[in-house]
Amino acid sequence: MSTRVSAMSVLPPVRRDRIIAQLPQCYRSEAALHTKDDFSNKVKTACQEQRTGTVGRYKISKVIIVGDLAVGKTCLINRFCKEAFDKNYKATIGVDFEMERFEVLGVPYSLQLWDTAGQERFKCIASTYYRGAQVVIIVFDVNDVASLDHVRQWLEDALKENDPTAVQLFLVGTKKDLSSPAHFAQIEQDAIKIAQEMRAEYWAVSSLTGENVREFFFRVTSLAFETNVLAELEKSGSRQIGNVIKINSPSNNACSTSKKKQPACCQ
Ligand SMILES: Nc1nc2c(ncn2[C@@H]2O[C@H](COP(=O)(O)OP(=O)(O)OP(=O)(O)O)[C@@H](O)[C@H]2O)c(=O)[nH]1
Repeated sequence: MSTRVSAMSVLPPVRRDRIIAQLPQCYRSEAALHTKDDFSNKVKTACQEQRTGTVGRYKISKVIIVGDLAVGKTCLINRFCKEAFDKNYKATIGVDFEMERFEVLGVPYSLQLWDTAGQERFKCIASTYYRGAQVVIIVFDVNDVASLDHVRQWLEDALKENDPTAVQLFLVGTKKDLSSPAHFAQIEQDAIKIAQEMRAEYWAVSSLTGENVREFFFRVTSLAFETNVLAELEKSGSRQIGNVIKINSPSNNACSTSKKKQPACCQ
């Protein structure tokens, strides 16, 4: 019997509260990446039939979280990953990251969540880690209008290092617990407009109370997963089509149906 133990087999099972069986719904339908009720049938069938390619084996999606200093990026990650909240501000120096393992429709799937520094003096270190992101989360503080004004700049910086057509964008307002209903309604209206322009999905959360935090990350995970599985299906589909063309092309097919010069075996 082989004594080799693969890296996958020594991983503990995915936590029960990281299992996603249904597509989590968006927060506001006016600014959502899509408003479908469930994962697409294509994706569900591929998962059932274990045809998800690299997704489920070694696929890890990179997620970067950017935004002004002290808007609450670290607290957002810590609330989700560690179920913790620290009221004392400690600036992120450069970057930090957390790995989160999920199971989506029975398929293992991981996110690498990169917490980046918002402070100007650490920004150039942080931006070197932007490359290769599948998801960009731009964070602003719902009580700080200037932080919402700056989200376009954060988007521009993040997209310099990534393919804009391949990135999924989220715009997240934090510290909902500190906002009065009237102020919140106004800033949310502005944020939704910006999210629509940026083609981002908009969410508002509180890391202090935990409101919407888990729902938000489950949505990010599910949409990133769905995109990856669809990409894998497309890849395997075009490989199959490529093979069919190769097999059927006259030069490769001794029994071509072409009327011209049929070999004896086909006559
Ligand atoms: N009331 C409340 N305070 C929050 C919330 N999120 C973050 N804070 C506070 O806001 C401050 C900044 O939070 P951080 O998460 O460190 O901010 P950051 O965006 O990571 O900051 P940088 O690392 O400098 O970019 C801290 O004092 C937090 O306790 C929230 O949802 N509600």
